[in-house]
Amino acid sequence: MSFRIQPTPPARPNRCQLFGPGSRPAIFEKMAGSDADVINLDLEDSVAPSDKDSARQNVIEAIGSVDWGNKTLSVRINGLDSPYWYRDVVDLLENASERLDQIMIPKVGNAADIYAVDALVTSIEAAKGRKKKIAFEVIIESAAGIAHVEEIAAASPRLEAMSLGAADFAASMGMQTTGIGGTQANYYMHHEGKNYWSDPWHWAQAAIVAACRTHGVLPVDGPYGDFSDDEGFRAQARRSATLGMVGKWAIHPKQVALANEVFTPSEEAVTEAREILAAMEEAKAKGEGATVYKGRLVDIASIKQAEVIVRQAEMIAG
Ligand SMILES: CC(=O)SCCNC(=O)CCNC(=O)[C@H](O)C(C)(C)COP(=O)(O)OP(=O)(O)OC[C@H]1O[C@@H](n2cnc3c(N)ncnc32)[C@H](O)[C@@H]1OP(=O)(O)O
Ligand SMILES: O=CC(=O)O
Ligand SMILES: [Mg+2]
Repeated sequence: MSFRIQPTPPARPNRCQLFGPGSRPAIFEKMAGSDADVINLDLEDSVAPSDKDSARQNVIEAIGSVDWGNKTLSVRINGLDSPYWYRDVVDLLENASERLDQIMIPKVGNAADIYAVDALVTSIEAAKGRKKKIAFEVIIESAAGIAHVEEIAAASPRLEAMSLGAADFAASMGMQTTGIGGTQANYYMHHEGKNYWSDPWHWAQAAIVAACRTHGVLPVDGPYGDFSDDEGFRAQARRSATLGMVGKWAIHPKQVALANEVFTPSEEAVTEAREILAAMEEAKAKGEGATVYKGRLVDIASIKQAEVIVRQAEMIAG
């Protein structure tokens, strides 16, 4: 137990983060017109090295010229191990309009990585008199990132969200797969003639959720590469939602509706949560801390569980 109150993460919908390469400006309007809560314009791994400069210019222009509605608008900069990231930060902060909400920092390995970007951003914001303080989101996608996940979650008050990047994570961990997220055929137990598949992402996801919840950061599941496999996406997203993640990336527009479906609490779940709260109110009036709802125990912890679902639904409804 701790006497410290667990901080609440930013109260914004983050069910789906739609990615698109900064080198493909023709899709920016389509991204803005989508139902994603968050837009990630990418300067990193979906942009070829020869296009880095032009992608940066496309993104800076589109931040000001496209109507992004009330979406959270984020740009994924290049990693700190690249020769591009400082120019991404300088040009974005000096030239992008105040519509820019957030910078996504990929491949973070420790808290000092965030400190470095924070120092640069803070200096440019002051020099340019920017009014809106830029938020950060990070991707945990390396062995170092997951090993230092808690110090990363605590690294800056700018930090609002943290994603698991399954592709780079798998590569960094030396995992034998080229699949991006989801079920891995070789990750199974064998018992009495049958195979039982398990979830190779579970440990990393749970570690991310714990670090995020400790420090008031939104935990998010990253990409699911096979965009022709809707059921595979749903299964991955449902596992993430069950573990406490608030949303998932879409690397193709058809994944947006799937993510919104999974990360919007169903009417049934919200009704049940409200009924539990009502049952606990009745119990409290009788001086009881525990009662029975639909044949099962509910107690004071159940109030907190039910409130998670009701809060999510109310925030999404606006
Ligand atoms: C491991 C990681 O780092 S993941 C994050 C980085 N990766 C990315 O950002 C990749 C994002 N996704 C994409 O670039 C593309 O969706 C691709 C390359 C996967 C597929 O692109 P396409 O071959 O054009 O897909 P497809 O033909 O199915 O597109 C269907 C429609 O959606 C549009 N579209 C494609 N991708 C996107 C997108 N990300 N956002 C919005 N619209 C899109 C297309 O322009 C097309 O529109 P139209 O019907 O008006 O012509
Ligand atoms: O950046 C995302 C990933 O999966 O790698
Ligand atoms: Mg990556």
